[in-house]
Amino acid sequence: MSGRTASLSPPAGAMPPVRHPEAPAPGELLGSHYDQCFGCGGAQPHGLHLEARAGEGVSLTAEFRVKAAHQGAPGLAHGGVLATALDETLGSLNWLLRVIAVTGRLETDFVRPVPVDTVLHLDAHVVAVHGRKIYSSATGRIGGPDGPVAVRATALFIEVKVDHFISHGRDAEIKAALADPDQQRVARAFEVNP
Ligand SMILES: CCCCCCCCCCCCCC(=O)SCCNC(=O)CCNC(=O)[C@H](O)C(C)(C)COP(=O)(O)OP(=O)(O)OC[C@H]1O[C@@H](n2cnc3c(N)ncnc32)[C@H](O)[C@@H]1OP(=O)(O)O
Repeated sequence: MSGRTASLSPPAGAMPPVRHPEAPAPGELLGSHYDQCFGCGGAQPHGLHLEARAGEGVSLTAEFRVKAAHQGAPGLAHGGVLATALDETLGSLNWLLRVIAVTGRLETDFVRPVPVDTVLHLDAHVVAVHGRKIYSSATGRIGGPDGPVAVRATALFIEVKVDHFISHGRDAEIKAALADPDQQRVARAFEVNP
C-alpha cells in the first residue's frame, strides 16, 4: 500500500482553478505540446490527432474521429483508445493554467459503444487545484456536442517541471526536443510560470 488516497474528489482546502492571463482566448486552438505525441502530435502518423480549443474559464472542447485503426471489437472503438482521448483532453487543460503536469490517476466510465467513423465531442474542465494536484473531469458525446454521453473521466494530474522529462525520457527524443526551437518555446512558456 502506498498510503495514497484513491479519491478523485478534491480535498478540503483545494482552490478553484485560475486561468492564466496569457492562456489562449476562448475559441482558440491550443495546438500540440509535442509533435510526436500520440494524442495530439501532428507529426505522429499513428496518433489520434486530437485538437483542443480553449473554452471559458479553465475548460476546453476537443474532437476526435474514431478510425478503423482504433477498433477493439469489429466496428467499435477500443476502450483504451477512448481513455487516451480523454487523458489527452484532460492533459490539455493544464495549458490554460500554464502548468506542466502528468496524469497520476485516470478513472473512466464507458457508457455507450462508439462506432468507427464517429466523432467524439469532448468537453473538459478543471474542478480544483490543491498544491501540485490538479483535479479535472471530462465527458465525450456522440452524434454532436449535445448528443448522448458515451464516455466520462475524472482525473488527477500532478504538476512537474521540465526536468521530469529530461531525467526520464529516452535520450534521443529529449535531445531532439531540446534542439527544436518550437519545443523550446513550449517549455519556456511553462518555465516562466510564477
Ligand atoms: C522538453 C519537453 C517539454 C514537454 C512539455 C509538455 C509535456 C506535457 C505532457 C502531457 C502528457 C499527457 C498526459 C500523459 O500521458 S502523462 C504520462 C502518464 N503519466 C506518467 O507518466 C506519470 C508517472 N508518475 C510519476 O512520474 C510520478 O508518480 C508523479 C510525477 C506523478 C508524482 O511523483 P512526485 O515524486 O513528483 O510526487 P509525489 O509522489 O510526492 O506526489 C505528489 C502529490 O501527488 C499525489 N499523487 C501522486 N501520484 C498519485 C496517484 N497516482 N494517485 C493519487 N495521488 C497521487 C501524492 O500523494 C502527493 O500528494 P500530497 O501528499 O502532496 O497531498
